[in-house]
Amino acid sequence: MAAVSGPKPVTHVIFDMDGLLLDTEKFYTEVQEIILARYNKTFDWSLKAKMMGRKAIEAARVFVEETGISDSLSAEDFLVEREEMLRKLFPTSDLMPGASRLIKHLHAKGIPFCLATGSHRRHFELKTQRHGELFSLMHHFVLGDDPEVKQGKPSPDIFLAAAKRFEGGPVESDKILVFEDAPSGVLAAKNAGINRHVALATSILQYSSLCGPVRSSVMVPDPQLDKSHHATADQVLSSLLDFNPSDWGLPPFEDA
Ligand SMILES: O=P(O)(O)OC[C@H](O)CO
Ligand SMILES: [Mg+2]
Repeated sequence: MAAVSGPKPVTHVIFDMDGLLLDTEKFYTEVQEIILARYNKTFDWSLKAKMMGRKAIEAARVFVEETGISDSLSAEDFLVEREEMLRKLFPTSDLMPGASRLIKHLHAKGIPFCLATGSHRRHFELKTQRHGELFSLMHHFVLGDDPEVKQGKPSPDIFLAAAKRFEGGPVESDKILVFEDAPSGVLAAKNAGINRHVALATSILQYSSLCGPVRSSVMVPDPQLDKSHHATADQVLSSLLDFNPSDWGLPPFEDA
């Protein structure tokens, strides 16, 4: 029988931002519903699933093409149109449940963590302006308009850059845990090698590693997202409040 070696404990964490730490996905939904209504079309979660997590221009192309309005509205004009509405909404961004508790816990325990968001800098600043103290605990940020992020999620670029910029990086893939809410983000983690494949075979847990830099992802999806998107993630939670650090070899919560 092949030797079974357990996974290494997680030592570093990468957080997504929109829809994971911040309750901002609802703003995109609201604005896109308004724009589509002008064309007598409705915005649904199958389209949402294809857009979320991506860089702005990449999501915009999906939006105008999938809805069949690209002859009337270009991706670039769509971005201009939604910008004014988003700019008013982003400064009101709230934290998702459990985000503050988890970030403060990892910081208190000396676990290095960073942010990897498809949001570009201007939006990042608007969204985080009420949460500066919490976000200042991140070791570093990789934003959607970072020069190293040639392509947005599901390309692995953003997670490869994030893994590289930790102290003493690049950190090995099998020591990194990624938190995501979006199908494109979970796929990006997988494409970066961050997926820890867990298979139940002959009543033992076997872990097979992929080559590449990172291997584990925890997905905290919106309940409206189709469950077929859950399959790529290593763990799916309803809320960050349900996260158990011990599952990943991380120090337990003091209040657990
Ligand atoms: O989910 P994030 O943080 O990568 O952000 C991506 C877009 O800005 C919103 O879907
Ligand atoms: Mg997200």
